[in-house]
Amino acid sequence: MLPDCIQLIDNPAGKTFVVIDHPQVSARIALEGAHLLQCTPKGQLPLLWVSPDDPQLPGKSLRGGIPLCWPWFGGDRPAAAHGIARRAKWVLSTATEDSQGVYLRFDLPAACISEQLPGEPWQVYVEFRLGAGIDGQLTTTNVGAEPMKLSQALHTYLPVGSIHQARISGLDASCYIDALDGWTHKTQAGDVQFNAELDRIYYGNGDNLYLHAGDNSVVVERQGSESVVVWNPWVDKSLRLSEFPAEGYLRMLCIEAANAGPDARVLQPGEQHTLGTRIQHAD
Ligand SMILES: O=P(O)(O)OC[C@H]1O[C@@H](O)[C@H](O)[C@@H](O)[C@@H]1O
Repeated sequence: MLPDCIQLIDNPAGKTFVVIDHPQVSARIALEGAHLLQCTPKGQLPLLWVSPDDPQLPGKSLRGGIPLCWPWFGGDRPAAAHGIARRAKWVLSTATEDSQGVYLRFDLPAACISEQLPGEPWQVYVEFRLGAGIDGQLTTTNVGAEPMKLSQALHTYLPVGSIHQARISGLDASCYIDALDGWTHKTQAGDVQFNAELDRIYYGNGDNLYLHAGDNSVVVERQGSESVVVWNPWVDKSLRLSEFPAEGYLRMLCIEAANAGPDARVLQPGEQHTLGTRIQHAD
């Protein structure tokens, strides 16, 4: 039985969404991918960017919100980029509310994992606490008998008024891998600013990050994460991306709490790891 503020709604194409209308927050999550698409604390601006080109079709990866990249990030394996989780059908297993907001837990069924990842006995669930901010935690357990490698990201799309004025602080002097320059390792000097395509894995840094973007400024906290992906497709890649408007790059950027690059983890039998992010408007 769901709390009154939470409804399950099917769109005409047969895709199911969890729709939340709570006194503290409104939000929408697709069951496919346990994909948080929208989250707006009441009386504030949206915390997440979502593409207006979203076709909302089953099997189509939605562009925006927080896609879950699991159990590998990017091209860490030759199969589908960013793993299997974002297109898989998750199950809403818990949904509660209190005066501060809502709590939801989604589980990826064991049958889906064994079918799509044969020989990889993972258990995984994601929890969202939504209210004045977003608190998302992706928890993975190795339930097998052998060590298994895990790379992952909470691929968070954040809105900005203008990419030209946006900057990220908290990464000064951090090392990063530049995916656009032969995966070379470099060191950040000062804030991250955007004036061309940018695709980087920062590592060795678990600090809070600040997106300075006028009214869209947010604080991004991380848990269990010593790496963060920062991404903006800029002009040319915007034209090639699925479900992305040509000028979308002007209004978004991604700050992705991750276990990527050198921060990929090896989970021993029985070991559990939680990757978390908390996002809230900056004062
Ligand atoms: O198009 P996708 O699979 O959603 O990926 C989007 C982007 O995701 C980012 O995390 C990667 O660093 C980029 O390289 C990638 O282009």
